[in-house]
Formats: sequence, C-alpha cells, structure tokens
Amino acid sequence: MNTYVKIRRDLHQIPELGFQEFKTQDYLLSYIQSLPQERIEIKKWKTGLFVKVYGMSPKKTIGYRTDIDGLPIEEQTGLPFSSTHNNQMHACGHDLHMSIALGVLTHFVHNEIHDDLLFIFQPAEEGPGGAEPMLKSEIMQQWKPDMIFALHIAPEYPVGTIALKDGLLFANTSELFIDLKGKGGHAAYPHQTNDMVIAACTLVNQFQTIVSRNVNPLDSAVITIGKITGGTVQNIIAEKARLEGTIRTLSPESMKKVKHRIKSIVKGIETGFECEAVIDYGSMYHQVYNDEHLTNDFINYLKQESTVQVIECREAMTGEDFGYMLDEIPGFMFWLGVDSPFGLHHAKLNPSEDAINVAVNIMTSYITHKGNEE
Ligand SMILES: CC(=O)N[C@@H](CCC[C@H](N)C(=O)O)C(=O)O
Repeated sequence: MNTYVKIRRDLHQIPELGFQEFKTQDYLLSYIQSLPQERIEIKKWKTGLFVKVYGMSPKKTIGYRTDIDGLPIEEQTGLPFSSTHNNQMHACGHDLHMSIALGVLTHFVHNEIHDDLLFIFQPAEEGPGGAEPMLKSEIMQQWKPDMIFALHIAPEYPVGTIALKDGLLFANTSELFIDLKGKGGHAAYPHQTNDMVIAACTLVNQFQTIVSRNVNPLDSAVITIGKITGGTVQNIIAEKARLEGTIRTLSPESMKKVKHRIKSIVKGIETGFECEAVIDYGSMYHQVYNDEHLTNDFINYLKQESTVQVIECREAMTGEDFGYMLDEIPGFMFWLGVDSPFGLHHAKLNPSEDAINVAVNIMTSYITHKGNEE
C-alpha cells in the first residue's frame, strides 16, 4: 500500500475534535521525526505543529497549510479502517489533507529547493477556529510565509480535477446559538406556561424570511439551524429550548444585516412569548479570498504542466478559517476532486484515495516551481 494511503487510513481511525487533537499531533510528530532532520525545525503550537523546511539559498518562505481536526459524527462508511473514536469522524477530508501535506513535506526533506518552506498543521478548523490564533502566534510572526497555499477535498468533482477561482471562494461564516427560557408546566395546562418549543419553532420559521426578504436577491446568504433541543419529556411543556446553527454570507456587509435581523426577530419572540432569549455567535470565519495574481499563476501552471483538469468554479457557501491566513498572506485555496456520492460532513463520506497522489504531485511540482524562481 502507498505510504500516504496508509497514513490517511491511520489518521482516519483517530479523528479528534478541535483542540483535542493529541493523538493526531503525536502521529504527525512521530512521522515527521522519522524523516532526516538536517533541514527541518519543528515547533508545537497547542495541538498543532509548525514545521520549517530550510531551503538552500532562500529569498522567501512558501507556506502550506492543512487542517487536522475531525467532526462529531458517528461514522457509517463500514470501512475496515473506520473511526475508532465514538461519535467522531474525519467527515470533511482532513485525514486526506494531512496525508497530502506529509507527502509534500517528505518530498522537500529529500529534495533540495532554494526557498524556505513552512508547513502548518492547524487544529480546530471545524470550530472554534485554529487559524486566527495560529496566525497571531509568536511562531507565525517569526516564520511568517510570503505566500501560502491550501486545498480542500471536493466530493462532487472526479479525481484528477482541481477547481478554483480568484477572489472570493468561500463565504463569511458565523455560528449561531440561541438559548430560550420561558415557563414550563403540565402539558394539559398550556395557558399557565410559556412554551419554549413553540418559541423555538416560530424562530426557525421567521428566520426563513431573512434570506428571502432582507438579503439582496443578487447576493447570497444561508441560515441553517442544525440542532434544536428543548424540554424534558412528552407531557411537560418545555421551560427551555436551544437552537444551534450557522450563518453564511458572500459579503461581510450581508453578515451584519443578517445578524441585525436575527436580533430584531429574537427580540420579537421575547416580547411575544414573554420569555428570555440569549444570542451567542460562537466562532466566526473570515471569507476565503484567493489572491488574483497567484491563483491565475497556479491555473496557468496547471494548464501547461499537468495532467489534471482545471475547473474555474463558482464561490461556495462553505466556510474555512484559512480565510484569516489569506487575509494577511497572499495565496489561494483550491478544491481537490475526490469523487464521492456522499458530501462533506456526511457519515458515509468515503473520498477516493487516488486523489492523494494527484495532490502530492501537483503541490510538489508547483512549490518546486515557485521555490526555485529567480
Ligand atoms: C469546509 C467546511 O465544511 N468548513 C466548515 C467550517 C465550519 C465553520 C463554523 N464552525 C460554522 O459552522 O459556522 C463549514 O461548515 O463550512
């Protein structure tokens, strides 16, 4: 079995949630420490890693970032190398992202390049967000790259395709948590209570009007409530309910507008249901905005040099905290086709491992080209 497929399968079995990636960090460290160490320097950052590969005559530093965390999902792939951790799964491809990063890193440990390279193994992409604090860390300030690249698997594209565009690629995101507190009571005496299940359902319904009525139809936004909890048993009217969701917008301005409308609607629910409501926006991610010059340079390089098919795609409503890195460092993110009928965050997602070699070859070849440029 190919080394990086084995690595992917090993990592697939030990998914861990944001900032709890202890086994993952140990696995990555022990692999990287097994490589020749002459040109490498490793620094731990929380549950992540920075790995510098020193070039032979550096004029700049090229960054490559992978995320390393999993999701709270019970895996249903039935694969022999399924997750061994209850209710945790690499359902967003970070196991592939890591094995690709190790493949590229290994290449440059064995093959000389002029420029310095910085590999970033970033925790907590799914939340609460590792990119922003990693960017602000002392290590990053000392080793800050001059350009930076990353990829994300794309189940909808076949293996051998790369999809990207310059400018906006991924949306602005904000988590959304709303806690409602009213007056519970006997199911047979609703008139003596303020039912928070009804309040929660009303909120969800009213939120649907924000995208349809308040956001410019030529712009785009998404409000998804992914989880509602509330109440205790079937014959007690719920005193409390909680909504958990996410907001996605194509512009930072629309994010402000959506939040303003959420605040007003929640205020209306407080008045109408005579209850208390607390809004918490959790973590927020800056949009992923690809540098025009570097993205087009990569697209032209792919068209001339490689066997992959390049698709110039539209922006997506997914979020990625790599957006914070791109806000300070020019670079790009691209979609890597992995051909799966199940999408990202699905319990049956099983990306094609053939995409690992495709990505390792492309990224080693492009970084060699950029890192030896005069
Ligand atoms: C690529 C991808 O699926 N990213 C996640 C990022 C999560 C952001 C945050 N936790 C939120 O839910 O708002 C996504 O869900 O797009």
